[in-house]
Amino acid sequence: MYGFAQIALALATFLSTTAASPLRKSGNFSVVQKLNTQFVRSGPAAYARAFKKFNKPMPHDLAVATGNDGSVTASPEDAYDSEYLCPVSIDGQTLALDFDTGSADLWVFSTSLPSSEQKGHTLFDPSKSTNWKALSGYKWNITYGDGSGASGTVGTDVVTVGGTSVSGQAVEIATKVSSAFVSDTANDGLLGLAFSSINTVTPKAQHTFFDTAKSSLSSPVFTADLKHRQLPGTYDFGTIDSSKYTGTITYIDVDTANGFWEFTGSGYAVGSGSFVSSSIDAIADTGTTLIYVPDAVVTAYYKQVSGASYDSSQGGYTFPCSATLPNLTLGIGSYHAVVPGQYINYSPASGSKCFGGVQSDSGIGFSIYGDVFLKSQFVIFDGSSTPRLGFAAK
Ligand SMILES: O=C(c1ccc(-c2ccco2)nc1O)N(Cc1ccccn1)C1CC1
Repeated sequence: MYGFAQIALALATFLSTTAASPLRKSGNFSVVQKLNTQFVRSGPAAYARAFKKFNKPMPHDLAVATGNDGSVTASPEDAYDSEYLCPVSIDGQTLALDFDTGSADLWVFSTSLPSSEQKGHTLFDPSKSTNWKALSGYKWNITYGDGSGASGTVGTDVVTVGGTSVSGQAVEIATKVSSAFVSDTANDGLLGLAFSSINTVTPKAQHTFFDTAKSSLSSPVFTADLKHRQLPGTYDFGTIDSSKYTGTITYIDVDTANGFWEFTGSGYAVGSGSFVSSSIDAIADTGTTLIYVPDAVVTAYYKQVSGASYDSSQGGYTFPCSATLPNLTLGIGSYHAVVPGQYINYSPASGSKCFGGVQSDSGIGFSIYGDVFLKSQFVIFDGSSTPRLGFAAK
């Protein structure tokens, strides 16, 4: 049975061959077609071409099958999900980048680093890129909350994430990186997804990949579906895949003044305890591993964990690895987002003690809902003219 695709393709082929053929005097003509033996047959590709040719939105699974949607895998870097890395290609050179909704610089390990700092990393080499355009005199320098940092020079290139390619994207070349980045050999750089207002490039701040791609996306959104322990998740650009969540999405307003996906949480509950209403100024940060919340929440949580205590030698709360941890519920408006207790056993600390995935936000200035929280939810980062965050169970 001839489907839409076959008809569209036949029509397109027929028009292209007849249009090129001279009309005969008699006013009617026939064209003998010649089979193109070079053409490798692919049904999905033919089907996808028809949708793209007539600018029709492609069914999601066809898009994924033919790499035409902006879906990219987010693989945990280690057994503790300390960060998630995604393949990004820059003019065909593919690196593993940490997608970070808490920062706004796209920077990469490069051949411009001292060789001692290159070891174990995939390096971007601008001299091998045909589309690289250096931005003369432009520099960047960023310091992260854990004290790590990097700096260097800037250019633009073609950047591809999942099925989405953008040209003229600012790519920040590292000429110096801190020791924490050197030793994290799974990580070849960061792709910032916060607001471009906090991009560190001087003399002119540059756009994030999302801001560059936004106008070509069918919807100005990206979603994070991060997974717990060993499983790859996905970041999608331009679509909200309804197969990735259950129930309804709860949206909450975002305050972009600090350049973060910042919102006000509505409170918390520990285990089966009653919900405590309290306004929590928080950011959704895929680049931060743990949950950092006010002391009142941290104290209430570890009060329910026998043997838990603040261990100054570890710099945070630890507890016996054998402990059964209560769930932590964090309020997003009227939606109660539940973080399973086992997600809060982050990693072994020392001896038979384990390190908590919930820690104090004191000294930061706001709370951070990092990966331990985000991987329990399906999260929509809506970059429309009034930015907002969406959360759903999954
Ligand atoms: O690491 C950062 C972070 C990201 C980007 C920038 C920055 C400086 C200039 C532009 O962006 N500065 C940060 O510090 N965390 C997480 C964090 C964790 C712990 C303590 C403080 N913070 C920002 C998202 C909140």
